[in-house]
Amino acid sequence: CTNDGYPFECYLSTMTPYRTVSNKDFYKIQFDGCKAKKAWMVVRHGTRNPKAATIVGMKERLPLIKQKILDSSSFPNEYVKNRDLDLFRKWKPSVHPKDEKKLAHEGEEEMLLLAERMQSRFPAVFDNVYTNTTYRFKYTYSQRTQKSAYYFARGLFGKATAKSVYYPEPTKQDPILRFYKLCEKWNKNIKKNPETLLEKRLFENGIEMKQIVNNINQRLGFKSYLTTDDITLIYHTCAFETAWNKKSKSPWCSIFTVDDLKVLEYVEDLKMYWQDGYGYELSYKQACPAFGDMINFLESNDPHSKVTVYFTHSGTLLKMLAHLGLYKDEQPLTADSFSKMSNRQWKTSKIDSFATNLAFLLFGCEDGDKILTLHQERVVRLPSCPNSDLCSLNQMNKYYENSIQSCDFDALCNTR
Ligand SMILES: O=C(O)[C@@H](COP(=O)(O)O)OP(=O)(O)O
Repeated sequence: CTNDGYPFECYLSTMTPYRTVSNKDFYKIQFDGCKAKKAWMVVRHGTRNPKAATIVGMKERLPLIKQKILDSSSFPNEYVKNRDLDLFRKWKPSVHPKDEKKLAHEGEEEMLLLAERMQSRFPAVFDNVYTNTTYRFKYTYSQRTQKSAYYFARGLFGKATAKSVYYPEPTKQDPILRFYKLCEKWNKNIKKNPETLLEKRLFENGIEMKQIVNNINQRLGFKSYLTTDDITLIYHTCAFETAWNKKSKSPWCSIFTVDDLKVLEYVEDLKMYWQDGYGYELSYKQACPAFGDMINFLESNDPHSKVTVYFTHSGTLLKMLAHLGLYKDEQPLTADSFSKMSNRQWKTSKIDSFATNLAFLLFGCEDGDKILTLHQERVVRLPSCPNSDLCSLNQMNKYYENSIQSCDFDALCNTR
């Protein structure tokens, strides 16, 4: 995380703005004896608005809490300072439920800058002249991914051309971009099964959460006015407002210490781990159609098509990361392992921020074709090639043989 001066930005889980994890370098990435030929990318949409229920909480509950804070005689103190009180006085909810999940202005910028940096790193692949044979873009059936695609294209080709880029009609159920919506078994046994979130619930009702709820109430001089749900709502508001505004601080963040945020971040990490990550094998095994699409695209001999970019959601990115074997901790994430897991790899603030992206670059090298993998624009080494940045197609095919050769989505996902 790149903001030491404002550490709140680094613990916002899946609501983390991309600027805290992106790689701002945009030097050309080159390897001796190799030429970049193609790219396949999957991108989570940029910073968005919250879901309607959170917006309603912001509109109905937060004004009451705000008034209670302003009426309290405990402030200013070490946490809520005079400038925070000023911000509270001016604060009012800024989004309407009808705008739920829409792409925010920050999200537009995230896409634009991401595209610009990818183009400067790989100018021979990300051409600044658009043709619908070179580029293949696709987004899911949602405003946030559609707009994300547009701003990404704008970053590559400029405003005028971006308007005429071709996109296929999005489908409500897309077998590659959002494969899990079609996976009956995952929906039934994992997504809709209350047991999936057992560890999350245990942690939410556990000692660490109780302690932060007590501490925050005490810090605010409230006895026990704020409930766990209130704290979660305030955390989400702090996160979204931080993501939306890089220049101004959300007053809601001021009630937290960094240690409180680490606990709240863990709640979200537990949810994503058990729902979309390593918690259950099916969650990540079912990503083989998307993985296969990447291999097919990079292996295909079509001399024209160079770039595929898919604009999609957190659920796809996390399942893909786990499918590859990245960010796998030795121990599973559980309610009672919070303190043991402080250095865990599965940290959604880092691996699943807004605009999270995974890119596979094909390099033609003197000794064969190789793949470079970038996550959040940084080189990552896949388990297929732990000792080198470039991984030969042969090694990839060997290591991920099961996924590539035996991807039977229907057999994996059928409940009958
Ligand atoms: O749509 C959302 O609320 C979540 C979950 O979507 P699914 O995993 O259900 O697709 O993803 P986000 O769009 O924030 O990346």
